[in-house]
Amino acid sequence: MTSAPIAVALDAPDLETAARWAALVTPHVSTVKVGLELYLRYGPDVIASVRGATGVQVFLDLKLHDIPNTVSGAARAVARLKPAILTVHAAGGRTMIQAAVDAAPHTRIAAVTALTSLSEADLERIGVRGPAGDAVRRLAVEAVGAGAQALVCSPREVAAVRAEVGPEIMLITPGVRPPGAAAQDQARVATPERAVADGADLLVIGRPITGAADPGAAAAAIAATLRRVVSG
Ligand SMILES: O=c1ccn([C@@H]2O[C@H](COP(=O)(O)O)[C@@H](O)[C@H]2O)c(=O)[nH]1
Repeated sequence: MTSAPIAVALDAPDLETAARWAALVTPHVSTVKVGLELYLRYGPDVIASVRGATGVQVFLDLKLHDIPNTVSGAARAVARLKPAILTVHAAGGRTMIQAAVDAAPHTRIAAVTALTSLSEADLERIGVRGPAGDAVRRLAVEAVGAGAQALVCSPREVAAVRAEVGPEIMLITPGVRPPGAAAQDQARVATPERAVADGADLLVIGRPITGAADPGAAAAAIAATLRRVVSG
């Protein structure tokens, strides 16, 4: 059985919890994601801990956003950990994204377009006028032009982004919630079924899995749903 295209967000307060979640979900999913909470607390050692013996892909979600020289150095520093994916903010601009791509040639650089926690009203308040989808598409085109091999967007925009950037770019969607699950701090959300049907390649799912009584069973259930969508 092939594992489902899900990156489980290991947003845990301690390494033991993150490693336990990783062990429970890796039979069912392709990827585990390390974000700021774990990386800032434990540093590079966290990668080996969550990778375990299984060789599951590790997605390092640091959302780098700084001047190109600084991002280049940061990307080079983490490239030695061999993450499959590393995030940068698309809003950092072309030169910054290109710097990350050049500094980590064996890692897929994914550009985060507009955070899925931002509603249209939030985006308007920070000066992003018009429908969220328009801004996301603009940022996506810029990022791909700079060499990003993957994009992070909400599942609500994934069909439009796919139409804009074509089939080769990996589209990654956080803001995924199973039917009936609470959105929590996410604003632009959709179900796993919709995300995949609209063209997402990798679904980032955290709390709906890690907050479940049995994270392994929760991951298996969502993986089974995705298999049904894919097999029609
Ligand atoms: O736009 C973005 C970019 C990254 N994230 C990250 O994804 C997970 C989502 O976790 P949930 O518990 O499923 O909400 C989290 O690690 C974020 O840092 C995102 O949500 N939106």
